[in-house]
Amino acid sequence: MTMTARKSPQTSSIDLAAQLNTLDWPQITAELDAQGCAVLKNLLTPDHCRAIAGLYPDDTHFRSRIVMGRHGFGRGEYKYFSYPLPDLIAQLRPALYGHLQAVANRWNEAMGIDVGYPAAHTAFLKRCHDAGQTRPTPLLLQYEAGDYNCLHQDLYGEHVFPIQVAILLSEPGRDFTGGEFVLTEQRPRMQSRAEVVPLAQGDAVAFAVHHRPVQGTRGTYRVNMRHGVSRIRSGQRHTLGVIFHDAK
Ligand SMILES: O=C(O)CCC(=O)C(=O)O
Ligand SMILES: [Fe+2]
Repeated sequence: MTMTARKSPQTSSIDLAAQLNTLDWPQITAELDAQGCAVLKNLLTPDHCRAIAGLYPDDTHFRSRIVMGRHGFGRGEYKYFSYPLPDLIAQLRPALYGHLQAVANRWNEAMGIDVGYPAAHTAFLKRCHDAGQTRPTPLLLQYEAGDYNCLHQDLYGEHVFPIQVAILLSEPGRDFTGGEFVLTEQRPRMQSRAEVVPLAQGDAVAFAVHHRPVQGTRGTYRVNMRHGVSRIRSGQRHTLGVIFHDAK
């Protein structure tokens, strides 16, 4: 399996890395710690968003297509990219990982999970691949009016990076209505809490995949997170999902 990047859609790695560096990472980290999610404003330009969403019909980019209704996942569909990933996604994935890896290590320490994450995404992917998790997980989702994504967790094997990123490629109010990104947090022996994350086109949300630590009065406890999308009321909505572990 080759990991060389494909050349479309075109983007400069310097631009993307520079764009990531302009984000307020101390603020993003603080929000991840406090809420289990954080918005990364204007991660992609509208041109990048259109270019990525425009890949959906071209099956040469993908390893599989999932019709959500067939699996009880909701309504709508998505496709997993194949390796080599399109250039922009191949750059985005390790760059985001680099900014999130310290948070992931801190979370695991706080939860007493004896797993650390190496500084480089390639090193973490090698761990996944050595354990048989070799299939790429970045995905493109497509929803039409009436579609929705049930609350779920993107776990694909033993190796899990505890934070993932979803990027809204469509413009709310213009391309679609409804279709809000939703997170729920299940607390031990308590009722669940929901959070709706407002996103504009090109914004990303970083959020907990499965568990995250919460600081309580009597120490740290673990909460169980799920994410999904409320019903699309009209139009079409595309999302790019960036998951850092690969799949079995
Ligand atoms: O469409 C969305 O906003 C959610 C996508 C999703 O479930 C994911 O990226 O894992
Ligand atoms: Fe998901």
